[in-house]
Amino acid sequence: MRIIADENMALVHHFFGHLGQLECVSGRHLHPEQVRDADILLVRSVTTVNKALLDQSRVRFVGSATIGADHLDMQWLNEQGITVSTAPGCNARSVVDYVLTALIHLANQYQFDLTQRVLGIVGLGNVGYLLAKTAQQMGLRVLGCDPLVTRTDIEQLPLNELLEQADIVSLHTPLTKTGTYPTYHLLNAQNLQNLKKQSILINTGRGAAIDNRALLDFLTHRPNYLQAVVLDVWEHEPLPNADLMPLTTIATPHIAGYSLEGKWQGTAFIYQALCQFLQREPQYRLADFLPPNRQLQSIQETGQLWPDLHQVLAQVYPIVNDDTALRQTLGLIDSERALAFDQLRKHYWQRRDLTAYDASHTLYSSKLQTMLVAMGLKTA
Ligand SMILES: NC(=O)c1ccc[n+]([C@@H]2O[C@H](COP(=O)([O-])OP(=O)(O)OC[C@H]3O[C@@H](n4cnc5c(N)ncnc54)[C@H](O)[C@@H]3O)[C@@H](O)[C@H]2O)c1
Ligand SMILES: O=C(O)[C@H](O)[C@H](O)COP(=O)(O)O
Repeated sequence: MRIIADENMALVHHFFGHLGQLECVSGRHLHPEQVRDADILLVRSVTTVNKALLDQSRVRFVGSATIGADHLDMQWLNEQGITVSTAPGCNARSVVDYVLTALIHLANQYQFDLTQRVLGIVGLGNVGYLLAKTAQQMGLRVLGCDPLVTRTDIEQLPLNELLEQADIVSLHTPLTKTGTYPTYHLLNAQNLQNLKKQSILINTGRGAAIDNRALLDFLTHRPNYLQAVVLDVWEHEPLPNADLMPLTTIATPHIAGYSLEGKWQGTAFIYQALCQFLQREPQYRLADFLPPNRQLQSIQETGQLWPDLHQVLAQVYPIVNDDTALRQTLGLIDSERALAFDQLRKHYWQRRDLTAYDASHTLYSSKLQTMLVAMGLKTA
């Protein structure tokens, strides 16, 4: 059995090596000839899997170690009887850590009390709902917008009302171009105007959920209207708009879900699905590979919650380093800049989920401890 896998899939040899002849390739540049004699295809979000790629191949199982599925032509794959598995929720915790770390970074930078801000979440699925519950536990008021699900414990509003009322708008929808509620350019030249003055806009869903050109125009013509813009995902990756990036406050190369747990769970998820498809007993579980939890260190507390929390989180995820690395690519010519975007993703550092940290032996004030527990940290 021949298995073709994206070379950037974490632990791919560990999990899949025993199932067949495994060949790792560049997912971004995968050609039909490379998959012609393959039985199994394992991808990440950068490979478009459709008729053009698989028409001549004998692939009968496609696994994508991702939450998002907009790179898979599900209708065509279903029509061909090809089994498809994605990894729902695999890196939801990682994305929530990213959003909260970004917000705590901004609360420290602009000296505001995050718990006094209203968080508006667009898309209440695995990521959005986990973010909502975590933020509520931290003391924020949460509004949600999701025409496809009802969450009884979250106040849900139509999109325009949410944009008008929320101090922070965070996008967590899939990218869809069809259906009753398409998300392509969900935020656009018309409704960006509805965002509240001095609000914060965050996108960790898919780049094209925001019309990036419209956002660029909006930020250019109303320079101080928003307090901050945080973009992890961009239209036309791997080449983000070079004029838009300088107008953002935090800019990262689509790595919100790139914690070690997020990536490894994605692989483990499709390994289980493939074993089931092949009717083989799985030989490995994620727990066989996960490194031990880490211990958080004490800090010199100032007594001010947000600067103190920011100090603690700097041990887990110094988000500003990811931002700096991406901004450094701005001087490059386009072809090199696109390569650099992918290289930053390929060689991403080993970030752990906050839930992999233990503070049971660390002396923090109870205010700080309460916030960290709400964010999933282990304590005694
Ligand atoms: N930046 C990253 O690294 C990263 C990591 C993980 C996921 N993602 C992206 O985030 C998306 C969301 O992840 P998830 O696990 O929560 O997915 P999910 O499928 O569990 O939830 C998506 C939610 O969006 C809702 N939705 C769909 N159309 C909508 C619309 N027009 N308006 C409002 N809500 C709408 C759905 O009803 C669903 O509840 C993924 O599809 C993926 O594209 C990005
Ligand atoms: O959809 C997802 O799970 C995320 O966007 C994921 O982190 C994308 O990473 P990639 O597959 O591009 O490596």
